[in-house]
Amino acid sequence: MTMKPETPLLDRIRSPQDMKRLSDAELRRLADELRAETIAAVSETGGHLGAGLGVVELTVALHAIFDTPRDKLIWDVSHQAYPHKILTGRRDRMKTLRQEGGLSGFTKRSESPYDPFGAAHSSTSISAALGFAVARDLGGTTPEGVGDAIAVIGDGAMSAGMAFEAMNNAGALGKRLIVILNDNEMSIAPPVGAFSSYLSRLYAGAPFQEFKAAAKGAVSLLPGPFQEGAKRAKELLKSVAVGGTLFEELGFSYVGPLDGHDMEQLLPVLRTVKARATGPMLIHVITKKGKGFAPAERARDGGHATGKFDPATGEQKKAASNAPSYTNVFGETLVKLAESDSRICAVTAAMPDGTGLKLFDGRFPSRCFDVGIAEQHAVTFAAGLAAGGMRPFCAIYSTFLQRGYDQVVHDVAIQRLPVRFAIDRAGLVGADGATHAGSFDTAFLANLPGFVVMAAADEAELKHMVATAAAHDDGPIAFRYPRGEGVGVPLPEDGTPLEIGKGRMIQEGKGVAILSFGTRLAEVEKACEALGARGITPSVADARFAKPLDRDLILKLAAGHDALITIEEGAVGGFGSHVAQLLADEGVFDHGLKFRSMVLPDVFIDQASPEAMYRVAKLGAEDIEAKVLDVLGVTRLAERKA
Ligand SMILES: Cc1ncc(C[n+]2csc(CCOP(=O)(O)OP(=O)(O)O)c2C)c(N)n1
Ligand SMILES: CC(=O)[C@@H](O)[C@H](O)COP(=O)(O)O
Ligand SMILES: [Mg+2]
Repeated sequence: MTMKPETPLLDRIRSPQDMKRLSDAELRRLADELRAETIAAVSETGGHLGAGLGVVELTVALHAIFDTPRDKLIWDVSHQAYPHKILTGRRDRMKTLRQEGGLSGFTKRSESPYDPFGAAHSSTSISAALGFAVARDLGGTTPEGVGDAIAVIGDGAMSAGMAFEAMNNAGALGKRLIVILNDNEMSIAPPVGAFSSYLSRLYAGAPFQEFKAAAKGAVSLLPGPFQEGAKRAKELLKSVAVGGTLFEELGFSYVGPLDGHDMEQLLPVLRTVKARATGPMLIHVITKKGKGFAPAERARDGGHATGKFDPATGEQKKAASNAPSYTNVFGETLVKLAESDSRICAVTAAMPDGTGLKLFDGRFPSRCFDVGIAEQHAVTFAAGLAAGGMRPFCAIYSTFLQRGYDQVVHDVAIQRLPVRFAIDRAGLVGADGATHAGSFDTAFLANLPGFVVMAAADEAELKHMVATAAAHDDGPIAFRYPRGEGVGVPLPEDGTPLEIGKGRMIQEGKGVAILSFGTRLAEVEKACEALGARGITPSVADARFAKPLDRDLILKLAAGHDALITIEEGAVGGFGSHVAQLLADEGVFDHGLKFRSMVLPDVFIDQASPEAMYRVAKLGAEDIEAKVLDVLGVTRLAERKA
């Protein structure tokens, strides 16, 4: 007799409401199916895998017990929210994840009522959850109502200042608020810092077995978990807590540590918390990043992020690369410079791999500092290093540097301290979308007095800029470069320091001049080839510096051409705006110069392939060609003739 295969439980879940009818055993089975579904989905799209696999059981338990979307479930960073998306009505769209027009790789308010708060930068969840809790108590509401506020935050994210600011506030306000600390003892890289060690000690001090027994006791003691008296429930939770934790000192009730993959612990504890919690409560859950997928569990980063892969083997389907990545060129150049300069040191905020500083750390561990997810501290720490006579390189993605902006202004720029900012992921980044686009750094740095701001046009230029920054002791200096591979130009053995504030001519032409800042230069060159076929030969220059501007070069281009076009991969207010200001100040416009500035459009561009994003931004070769034709009046002439 053949057994009829069981219908997958997941097929019955259209929304978390459908989970309310499942038994605990069925919820366990659902978690297994959800894990398999997550792996299958990400194998086809790529994306953040490891963190989601680590919270599969937690996701099921939270949705089974809490009343989302009335209860506000807020995932910190939200790179772990893929299982949550599958359970909240988006299962059939998982194949569109991180693609143009598809699901975001993060939670997004406009995507679903189950995403009450968008994220992608870390450590915001407790603040946002506290905001919901206070709004609820003040009578605020949303279309779904406002019930509990639950923040799920990782151990890496919890170490950031903002998380502590929120706990400080929450502990004092005393509102009912649930924080789940998802401790997988991993950030993207292995976790760092004294707080991380503290969490490990908490975990070591209270083995799961004790908790398991207590949690089981909770189930058998309570016919329905909601029958328990408030005092009794509180005692239960207290009795299994380690006691005297930092969290308790901050005014939170602490429960844990729990095995976050064991539904027998998660379900009764969450039920009791849901039924009885009064003030702020922290539930410490231990999980494993990449849980249940051996290749992810084995990986150094717990399978944090991946391209498409073979779900059977975990083997990644990678495109062949032609040129070194900008990140590697930066890392290798810095190592080389540091070999002959013992004052060079490096700071990363939890991104040693992403910024290329892993290489530096391998070679000079005593001069490399991973400060954890703490961009504000990273910047001021680098300022202190500079004040103390070192030559610090603070390597931060453009988007994350936003978090340290006051420190850039107040601690670095005003004191004219020679911190070198290596700004990776400058410009559009593709699948991570708007939250990770490096759009604003030129605008927010080039307006600071005394700052030098450079953008590399290609990987060889980047080498020169790293050398320029190393040699520049006169004040702060930044160089920006994009995500991904260089353009394949030959690389010099060593970088040569550039003259500060001097650009370079690429091609002499006539009629129109194109002044490029950064890697759009390659597209400018393509556009010029197409324009050449029409008999139009623009002059082309690489500005290299947004600050200080190469006045001589710009004024010469303005004087020698009918039109000047600037182009950059950044928002308005950056390089082009500074050029426009110079031209206006010098009265150049009074003499009839036509001026156009090509910048990122005034919208947040959602996830898509980089090529598609450039199409939206109108910063590709065809757009440059069209701009030239337009400014020269060729397009309008053709339109009139037609
Ligand atoms: C402000 C900020 N800095 C850096 C990052 C990059 N980043 C994304 S996830 C992550 C690690 C987070 O670790 P943890 O909170 O423990 O979550 P896990 O991935 O381990 O589940 C980092 C550093 C970010 N998203 N936001
Ligand atoms: C979630 C997060 O912030 C990081 O994982 C980010 O997605 C990394 O981006 P890169 O892939 O460009 O390093
Ligand atoms: Mg972690």
